[in-house]
Parts: sequence; C-alpha cells; structure tokens
Amino acid sequence: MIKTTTHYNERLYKALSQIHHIETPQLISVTEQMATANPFRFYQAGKAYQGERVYWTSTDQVFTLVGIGSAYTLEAEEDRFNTIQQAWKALMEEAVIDNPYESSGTGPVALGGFSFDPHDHSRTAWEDFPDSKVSIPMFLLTKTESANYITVNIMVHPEDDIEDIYQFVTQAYQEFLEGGTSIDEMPSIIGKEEIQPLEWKDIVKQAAHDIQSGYMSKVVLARELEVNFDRDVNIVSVLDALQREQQQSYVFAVESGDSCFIGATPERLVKVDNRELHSACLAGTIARGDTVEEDQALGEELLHDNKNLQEHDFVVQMIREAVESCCDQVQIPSEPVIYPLRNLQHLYTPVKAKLRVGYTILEVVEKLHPTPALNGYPRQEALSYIREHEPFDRGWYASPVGWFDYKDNGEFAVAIRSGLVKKNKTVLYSGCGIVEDSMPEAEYEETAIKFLPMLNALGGRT
Ligand SMILES: C=C(O[C@@H]1C=C(C(=O)O)C=C[C@H]1O)C(=O)O
Repeated sequence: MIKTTTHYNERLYKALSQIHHIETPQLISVTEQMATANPFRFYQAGKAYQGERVYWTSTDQVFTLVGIGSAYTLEAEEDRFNTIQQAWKALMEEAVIDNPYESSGTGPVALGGFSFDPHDHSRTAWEDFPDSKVSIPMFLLTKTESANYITVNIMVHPEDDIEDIYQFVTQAYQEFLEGGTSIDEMPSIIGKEEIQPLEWKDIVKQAAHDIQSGYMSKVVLARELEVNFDRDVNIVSVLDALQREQQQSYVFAVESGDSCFIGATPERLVKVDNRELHSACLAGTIARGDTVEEDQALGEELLHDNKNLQEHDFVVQMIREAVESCCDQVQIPSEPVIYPLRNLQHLYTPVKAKLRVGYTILEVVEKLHPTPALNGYPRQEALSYIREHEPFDRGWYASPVGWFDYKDNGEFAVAIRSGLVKKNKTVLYSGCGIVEDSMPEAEYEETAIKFLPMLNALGGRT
C-alpha cells in the first residue's frame, strides 16, 4: 500500500546520527509524505501493537490521525493538564525533528485523553484508563484533504545503539505498512442489559426536585447499557460502521491495555489552528422526524422550547466566560441553530476566537472541562451531585479526547455517544441535561436515542 523511500531512510539515519552522548532519553521524529494511505488498513496492520493504537477523525471526516505503538507516554494525576504540558514542553525542547511539512498533526503529536472527574476513583470498569494519558505514537498516519504523511517517532536512550534502532524501525515500518488485512465481520450480540433504568428515573426525579429547591440550576445525569458478544469486538469494524453512519461526528478509538474507548461524538470541546480557536456549545435535544416536514417541525419546536433553551444557555454562558479569559476577538452568535445528526438533533452555538499568545490548547481544555453540557451548572455543585448520585464511574466518558502537536495546534472532542470495549463486552454511556421541569420518562427516552449511534455500529439495531 505505502512504500518507504531510500530518501526517507537516509533522513531517519541522519536524525539518529545527531544524537551524541545524551544523558536523558531524547525524541527523534521524522515525517514523510505518502502518495496514498488507508487509515483503517493502517490501524489493522498495527495489530501487534494492540493496546497502543489510537484512531481519530474530525467531524468533516477529512482529517484523520492513526497512531500505532507508543514512543513515549505522558500520564499525570495531580494538576494533570499542567503537568502534561510541562513534560511535553521539556520533551520538545530536546527533540530532533525533521518535518519539512506545514500541515497540522504531523511531526511529534500526542494523542489521548482525560477522565471526566479525577476525584472519582471507583474506577471499576476503567482500570486501563488513568486520569490522563497521551502518547506519542511510534508510527503516525496523518491524512488530510490533500495529502498523507507518515511520522516515525523514536525515543533514544543513552545506552541505545543507533544502528540497532535504525534496523528495527526500518524493518517494522516496512512490515506493518504492507501488512493490512481486510475488515472482519462483527461478532453477534448475545446479551443487552440496561443498568438500573428504574433507579435512574428516580435519580432524575430527585434531581429535578433538588433543582427546584435551589441546590443548582442544571445537572447532567448518565446511565449505562451493557452489551455482550459471542466473540471479541473488532475495533476496525466498529470504526468503519461509525464513520459510515455518523456524519458530522468525530470518530475515535483509544486503546489502553485490554480495553478500547470508542465512539462517534458530535461535540467539539476546542480546536486550535495557528491560534485560531473554535469551540462549541451543544446542548438541547429532540428526535429526528420520519418525514422532512415532521423533521423541520421538530427542529422548530426545539429552537423555541424554553427548557432546552435554558439547558443550552448555561453552556453558552460558561464557555463564553472561559474563552474570554484567554482569547481576543470572541465571536458567539446570540441564538443557537440546529445541529442535525442521524438519530437526533441538537441546539448548537459555534464559538470562534483568537487565542492569546502564551496560552496552550491544554490550558484551554482545563478551563473548559467539564462544560455544563456534560456536567451542569454551577460547576462544583453539579460535580458533587454527580459524584454522589450516579452509581458508576464515568471514566473517560464525557471527557476531552483528542490530540495536540509540537506547534501547539490540536483538537479535543467531548467523548460522548461512546462505549468502553473489553474483549467481548461493551459498556455504553448516555446522559442528558436535567433542569427544573425535566420529566424522568422523557429524559429516559432521550438517553435511549443517544445509545443508538454506538448500538447500531455494534450491530445491535439498524
Ligand atoms: C451527555 C450527552 O449529551 C449531551 C447532552 C445533551 C442534552 O442534554 O441535550 C446534548 C448534547 C450533549 O452535550 C450524551 O450524549 O451522553
């Protein structure tokens, strides 16, 4: 499929030769443009690196990153965004980077994510996913609208022999670039169980009551659906289905240990490209109609529904505040529009601004997460409420998942419409915003629809 060139090998060798008498490990990163590339085959070909693969594609599905293996992994518990940023900065200062291309997402790139709430440590299903984890892949495919790139990243240690490294990398590179196989069939579902649906409705009822009594203004409550299969789930098949079925969504998979966190989310947390910042307020939901007329009528209803407008407005207020604290030229329309998806439609307000010099994308992620779209309002009251009342650990569900590069460009989505796959078992997550006049049955129905993107892709319903 893809061929390395002699020229590329020479550049790799030259980069390695620049390493002399190092005292600490040093990153080497060499990027090459490719004529063609198939992201799914690349992912599949990296099977030997299972547990260390990442897939990411943007909502317009023209920008894709696939990471195989890990040259270096950054993890932090305390002050997690800042600790990772500092470690990244130190690593980049010493790195040998050979990247003649301008394209964002080439060269050294870190991919990964963060947990929803680092203070919630029940962690039952999430033992493979720490509070923060980003990895620099050994092999990174970057596919843009107009070009494909491969970056090889290697961590060289003081005791390493560069000849050995050169042999290993050039061989591994060739082997797995050529080795992609076709996409396997999905296994069959043998069991599907909603976790405590009646109890969940009781919690929603209680939350609406607590909001009426003035404890907080909004809280987002989620529930789980467990799906079991006759064989292990094939991640590429699910990615393929999500990508075909869920337009206007980020499609992602992050493998860690024996688990894979996967989904198709419509929600952007933040994108930074050359200091141009984009964020999004996405909250307020209604079903799709069966006919064009019914669909438009539902959209109109949503645009004028006070409960949904209120849910949405908490998100706009908070995002505005966060973005204004680190950006200039903040542009936020005064009214939301409809964001249509295959299974439902949302209220959507785009946010555009110029990130001030000195701020990094991780600092913006820290300011924004968790937005009231996934948490509630005010932030601390809603977080405490979720900790106390949701009977499971959210892990990375509803959290920032994405990437950033050495030029401080990057993008993070909010990982909803997602599930945690572990061998032949998957737990799906779905939540919705509760305000003072929320009705448990309607919220239950809304969360049932939000399971559909993942359920369809897993073969549960078409
Ligand atoms: C929490 C989820 O979705 C969020 C909640 C929404 C709502 O309450 O209307 C809409 C979009 C998302 O911000 C989810 O899909 O799990």
